[in-house]
Amino acid sequence: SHSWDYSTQGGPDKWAEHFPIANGARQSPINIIPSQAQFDSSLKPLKIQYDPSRSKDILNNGHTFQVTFLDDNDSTILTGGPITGTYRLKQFHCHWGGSDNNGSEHTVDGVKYPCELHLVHWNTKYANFNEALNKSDGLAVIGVFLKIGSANPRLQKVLDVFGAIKAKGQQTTFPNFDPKNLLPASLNFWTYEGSLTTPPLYESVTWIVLKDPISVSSTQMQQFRKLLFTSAGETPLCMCNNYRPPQPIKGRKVRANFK
Ligand SMILES: CN[C@@H]1CN(c2cccc(OC)c2)S(=O)(=O)c2sc(S(N)(=O)=O)cc21
Ligand SMILES: [Zn+2]
Repeated sequence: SHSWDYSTQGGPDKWAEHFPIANGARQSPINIIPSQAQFDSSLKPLKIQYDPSRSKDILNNGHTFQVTFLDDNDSTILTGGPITGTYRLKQFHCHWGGSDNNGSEHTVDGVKYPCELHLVHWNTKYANFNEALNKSDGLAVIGVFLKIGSANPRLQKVLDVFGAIKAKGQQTTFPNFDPKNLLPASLNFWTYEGSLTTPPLYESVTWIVLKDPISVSSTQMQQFRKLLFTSAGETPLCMCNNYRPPQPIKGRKVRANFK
């Protein structure tokens, strides 16, 4: 698959050259305008059941860090909310900025957060993650904003292993991590039909963006920015600004499960 990045030469404005769906009708992220979101009382509460023993490893894939989960049973699942059926957690990762003033992919009334966490789940009506990847109801991603405040001790568990995955392609085991500890107290959410925010930009994601952020300290954000886009031995490039900006809403409705 064609290599892409977040630079001027190969970044979001150029992705349409090799991934024409970049100009599609349900692209992500978007700017969320709370006053225009429709309260939908038929939305069920989100049901998140994660088994920490299913966390496997953490990888620097050259675009972000990714914590991958064993997904060969229904022990780590998402149900309820806007989705029907059962979706299994495959991986989580983040997007962040070069400073504390930018970094999130979704924005709220134009406000950018310094970081956004994505928990990627796939629909078990399909045989596996790769089958689900390009189906219109294939994926459900929970987006969580990170806001500058007190240091987040649960997040620190992830940051503490970044030394082992500084360069692209490096990975290390990451057992017994419960991503439920990375969620805010309230599971109030906005939801809309969108896409992967990275190539191949498949329009296969039901987005579930939590309204309340979790905290991260400025010092912790500096640790994210010590990761590298580049492989060991190459001229080091700081892994930051690995976010796609908001895309045209193109008539889509954003629903809320709260007033
Ligand atoms: C590089 N893209 C990320 C990794 N993925 C991936 C892995 C294998 C194959 C593939 O396409 C062929 C995609 S993914 O589907 O888990 C997701 S979801 C997602 S986001 N920002 O929309 O939540 C980014 C990525
Ligand atoms: Zn993402």
